[in-house]
Amino acid sequence: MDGQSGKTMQSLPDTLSSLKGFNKYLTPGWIESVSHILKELTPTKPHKVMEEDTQNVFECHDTELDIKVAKIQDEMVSLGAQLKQKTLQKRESLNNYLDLKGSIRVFCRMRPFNHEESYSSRTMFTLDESNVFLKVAETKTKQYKFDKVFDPCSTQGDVFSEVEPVIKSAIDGYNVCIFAYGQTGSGKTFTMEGKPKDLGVIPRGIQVLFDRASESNSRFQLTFSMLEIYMGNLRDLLVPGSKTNGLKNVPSLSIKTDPDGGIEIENLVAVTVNNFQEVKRLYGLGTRLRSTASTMANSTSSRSHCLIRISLTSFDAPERKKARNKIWMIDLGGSERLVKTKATGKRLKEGKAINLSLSALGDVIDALQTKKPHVPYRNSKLTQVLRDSLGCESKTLMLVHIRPNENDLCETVCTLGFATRVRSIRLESEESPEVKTRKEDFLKELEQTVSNLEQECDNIRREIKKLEDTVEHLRGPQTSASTNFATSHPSTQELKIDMSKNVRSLKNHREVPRGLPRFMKPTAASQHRIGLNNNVPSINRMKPPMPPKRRPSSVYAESVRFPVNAVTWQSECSSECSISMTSDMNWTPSILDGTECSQDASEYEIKQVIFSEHEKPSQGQVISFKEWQLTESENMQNKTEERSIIDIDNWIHQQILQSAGTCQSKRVLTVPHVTEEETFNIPSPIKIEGTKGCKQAQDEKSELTLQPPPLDAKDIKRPKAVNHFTTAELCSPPSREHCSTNETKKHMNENLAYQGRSRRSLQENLDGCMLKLPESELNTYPEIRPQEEEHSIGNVVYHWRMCFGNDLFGDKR
Ligand SMILES: Nc1ncnc2c1ncn2[C@@H]1O[C@H](COP(=O)(O)OP(=O)(O)OP(=O)(O)O)[C@@H](O)[C@H]1O
Repeated sequence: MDGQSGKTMQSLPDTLSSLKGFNKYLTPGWIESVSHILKELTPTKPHKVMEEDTQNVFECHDTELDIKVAKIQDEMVSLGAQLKQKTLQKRESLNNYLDLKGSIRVFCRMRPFNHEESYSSRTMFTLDESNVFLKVAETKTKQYKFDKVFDPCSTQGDVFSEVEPVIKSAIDGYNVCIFAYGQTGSGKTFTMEGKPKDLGVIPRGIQVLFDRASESNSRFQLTFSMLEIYMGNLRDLLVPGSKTNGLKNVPSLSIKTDPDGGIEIENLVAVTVNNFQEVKRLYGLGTRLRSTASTMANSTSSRSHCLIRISLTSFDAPERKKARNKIWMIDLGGSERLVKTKATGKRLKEGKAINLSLSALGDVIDALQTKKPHVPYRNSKLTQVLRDSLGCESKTLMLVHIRPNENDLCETVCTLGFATRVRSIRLESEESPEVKTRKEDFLKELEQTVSNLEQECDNIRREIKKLEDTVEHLRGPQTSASTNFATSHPSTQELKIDMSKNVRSLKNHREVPRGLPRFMKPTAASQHRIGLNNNVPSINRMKPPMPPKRRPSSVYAESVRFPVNAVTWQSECSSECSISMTSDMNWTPSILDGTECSQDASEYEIKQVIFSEHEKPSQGQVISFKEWQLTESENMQNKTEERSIIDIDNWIHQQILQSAGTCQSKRVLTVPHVTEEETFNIPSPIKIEGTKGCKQAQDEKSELTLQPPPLDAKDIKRPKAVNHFTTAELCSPPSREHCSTNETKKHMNENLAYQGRSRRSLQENLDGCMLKLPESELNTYPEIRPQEEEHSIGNVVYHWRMCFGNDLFGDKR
């Protein structure tokens, strides 16, 4: 070593010391590499001295840095507390605002004249902000009042701005229900779905939910489900086979009530969604399976009620009303006078079914509005499904649609009459002008408060983010990550993984999901103060003690079937004949109208959830808030365990599996990520965890690990310009040899609770689970005419079909 390097070496410790002043910019990694260089070079000072110097720098660095970081973290905790408080205030203000406006609100929208109408038609209506006036005679008008009226010139944006507060309250943990009601062709689908360049309430609302969830400091899991109520039956629109007889054993959807009055639809597919694009694809799939037909009134008339459900779950947002809630967005079937539509055969039956259920809906809302002691929920499937989302503590919005022309006067009057009934209790004529003005002022005040609080929350979030960045800057990326102060919302992907991990870890290790928002966890300083062991990662320190897990829920469903006389039933209930038919009914051609028609209407099924005595809360029991929180958290875990979170690459595989096994539990699935151009890779094994009440569990060989067939990837190249799932995705056949029993054996005992279900071998079911679109449907949609391929596994031939579809929420690709 020459003199120069010796000099350098001599000055290095000094340099290190001089850097003390800059230690906030030094990362431990940097210091480590410097000390490593020092060790490598021949020291002019003894090693020990140099190490001491380096150590000093480290110590100084650590101490000062820790103090600084601790300060920032304290600040973040206090900001976190402020944010929580503001969020609570905002929730309350928004809720007061909505309550004052009415928890059941009715808007009216009149669509513009269409091309056919515009030349010959004239209207008899005049509108203002909240009234529709009908001219009944030269000097006489009839007035219909609404919470808001949208004239034919109003835009989708205008409508959505009024709907948005209700959607926001879903983020606050309220159940929400938004309906589009009106005569066929009056613009319900236009309002709810919209057009590619003019999106409606559903896409806009879903976007808002994602935005709000990501802005929030809590973690959310959103799942998407889509079903239709067709002629009094529930059909899962995300399960292609439920409409056709291609899949004979599609599990039936049945309505269950939990002890809190919550409604769950057993077997309804719920797909975990991470972003708007995923919802769009699922919506596309569901819409294609929806029952529509050409009628005299509308060439693409909806022949059923279409229900979209977004379920929201957040385990770490105690300020929310409920940890798990849902928002329904419903495009109701067209209310129509059957005389006018001149419907016959099947169309007539469809029309009757729609009218009956709409009338039942009117009865329910009327009973809720007038606070009648009995609310006739049971009179239709529609009201049974929506039982926990209508009325108390939930927000309901009905968008009533009317056509502008004189020819539709009768229907319009019926629609307006229905709306008036729905809105009955709040007829503003009862309010004096003074009260009205005061109310309006208060509403404005509340609106301003909500907007200010939203602004304040945003500012706090930004401040927390800034502080978080500072910590990261001070400590370097690795260390700051371990501080666990990520206040920005984790990607939903992360959440999804996290939540499914939670479920699994709950199963395996009985851990509590994180009960506190991350920024509420103790800072390094507060950890010192309360004497927590520094060696324990902070993430584990704040976990509350895990209460002993309850043994597997003793909830079971009893299924009772008995024949009913349809006539008696109808006469007993003023509304829709609520006959439940299982979805594995056969859709056979009807002689009358030559189209598909359900059979077996003579069976009436009651499903009731029965809870063992020890699970019922004892009357008048008083528990502390802390205990309540623990119990709530425990309940949620148990409920989560009952859900089956399924980790799959191609969730549609699940449909085949489910159809084969007739799983009797709720299904939460994930959407596969498939990009436009990419080759459709052979999916990885499907793993199903804890499907409660699975029939497979009763079968001897039923391990629910599926693998795709040993096909060549080139065989299943994804066609271009596909926006929906291709049928290839839908039809990936499972390989029989991979089905065994390990996973589901655990649930055998639970299955015993299910009564009256026949056993069927998985093998037999797999043989029958060919997934095909019916020919009739393919003829209706020539553009989705599939390319068919055949692959055989053993004796079974699987059909693969690829088809092309349009983008539902917009841009055709
Ligand atoms: N506000 C509007 N602005 C422009 N066009 C509209 C509007 N509302 C409806 N339309 C058009 O009117 C036609 C019928 O509307 P839509 O299909 O939404 O009716 P609908 O009530 O859903 O009917 P159905 O009950 O039979 O399904 C569509 O072509 C739609 O684009």
